[in-house]
Amino acid sequence: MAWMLDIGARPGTAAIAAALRDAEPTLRCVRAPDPRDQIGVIVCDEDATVLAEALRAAAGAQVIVVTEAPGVAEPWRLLALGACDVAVWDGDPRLVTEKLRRLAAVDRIVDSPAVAGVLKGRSPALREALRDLVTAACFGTGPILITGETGTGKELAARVVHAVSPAARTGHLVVVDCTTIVPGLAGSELFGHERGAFTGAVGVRTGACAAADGGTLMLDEVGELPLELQPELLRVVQEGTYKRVGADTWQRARFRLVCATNRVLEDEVAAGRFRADLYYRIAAYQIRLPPLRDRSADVIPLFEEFLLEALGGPVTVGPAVRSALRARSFPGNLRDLRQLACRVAARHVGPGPVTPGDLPPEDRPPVTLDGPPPGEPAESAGALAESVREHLRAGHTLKQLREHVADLAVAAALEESGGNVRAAAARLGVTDRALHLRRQQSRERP
Ligand SMILES: Nc1ncnc2c1ncn2[C@@H]1O[C@H](COP(=O)(O)OP(=O)(O)OP(=O)(O)O)[C@@H](O)[C@H]1O
Repeated sequence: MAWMLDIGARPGTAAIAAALRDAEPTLRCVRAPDPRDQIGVIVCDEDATVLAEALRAAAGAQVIVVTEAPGVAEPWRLLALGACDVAVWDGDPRLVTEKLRRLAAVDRIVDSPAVAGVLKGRSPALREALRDLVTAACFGTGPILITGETGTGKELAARVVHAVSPAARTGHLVVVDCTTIVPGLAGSELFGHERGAFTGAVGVRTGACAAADGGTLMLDEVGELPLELQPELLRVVQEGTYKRVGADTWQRARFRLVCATNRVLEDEVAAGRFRADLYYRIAAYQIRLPPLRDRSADVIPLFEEFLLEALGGPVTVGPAVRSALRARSFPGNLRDLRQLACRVAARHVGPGPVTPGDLPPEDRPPVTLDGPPPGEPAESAGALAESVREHLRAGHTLKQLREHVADLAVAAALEESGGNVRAAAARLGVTDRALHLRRQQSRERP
């Protein structure tokens, strides 16, 4: 199920490791984090430096740190270094084994066709979001708010929530796009209406709440929900009751509410366009889907996946096209990538790989024909090479050089973005968290 690393120097940690092994025989004792398993336990005593090193080596895995000494390190710092939880040993192995079982259960669902077959991609940033989504869907009951830029898969995520939650067994998923709600008829769309409630209401209509009873109601672009409807939505979410337009009697409906928006709802609340009480009610769990620029590992595999869908068979992508795709920005995120794959599929012929000419002209990387031809070192490249030589003469190792260059790149990106960490991280092609960690490590370096 998971690996276990004992990095303690005292008998106490060996006793903890033995107790955990007895309680959970599938735990594999290892000398270094095992990349075959995404879940691990590190048992440690008070050497915070060794622990930080072990966490770094386990990067990407979900690691529970178990310690005898409560003051071994600031738990928040350990979480920032990559640990997923920190537990102070109290003699009961269930403290850890129950957590491990939960982590494994969530990962199994994340890897199941209901999730991995719908929201595709293996990048760490997406996986982290999917773990949060699955945890909220399967182990929580409150409304879920899915945020993220356009085209990041929010509607697909709502479908995933319904598919993996108990609501899939008791009802349907009903999707209402709040941008298409006609202001005067908004109540009717959600709550239905009585015959004669307004001009044109020739019969009784049951709305989305009734259709979603027992299942899941998704309000897409919830930031667009007319203000006058918000109190009624709040009531049905809180109390499970609503009135059809033109009716005197209350109806009952119970459903899981999933809302999606690419707006910053806190700003909408501050601007008076969204009720604060409704916001807090619908955002019991908030999941942010990462933009494609934070999921660089997904670009090529998903492009190939979309090509396969468009062409009906697998096709590889040549190296020049791969690097062009990696360098390209996708402001419309996955939607952009899918559309690009469709454009390429229309031009591609034959059994060979996708070639540069398969990219439509407007999708090709910009080229200047005036500068030095590729391969000929430009003046700045020459200066860089000389600087590297100087460092080598000074006895610096490759690791030190890499760190130095990375520090310079981080400083330059932060300067260019006016100190905006998110923009700098996007510029460097890393996550906000990775940038934060790198800055922290850089400060800690002697
Ligand atoms: N992880 C993914 N795997 C496969 N396809 C994806 C993924 N994420 C998004 N897509 C595709 O991208 C397109 C947009 O997805 P979706 O409508 O769910 O995004 P959205 O965030 O709701 O967009 P918007 O905010 O514009 O409504 C769809 O074609 C969808 O199939």
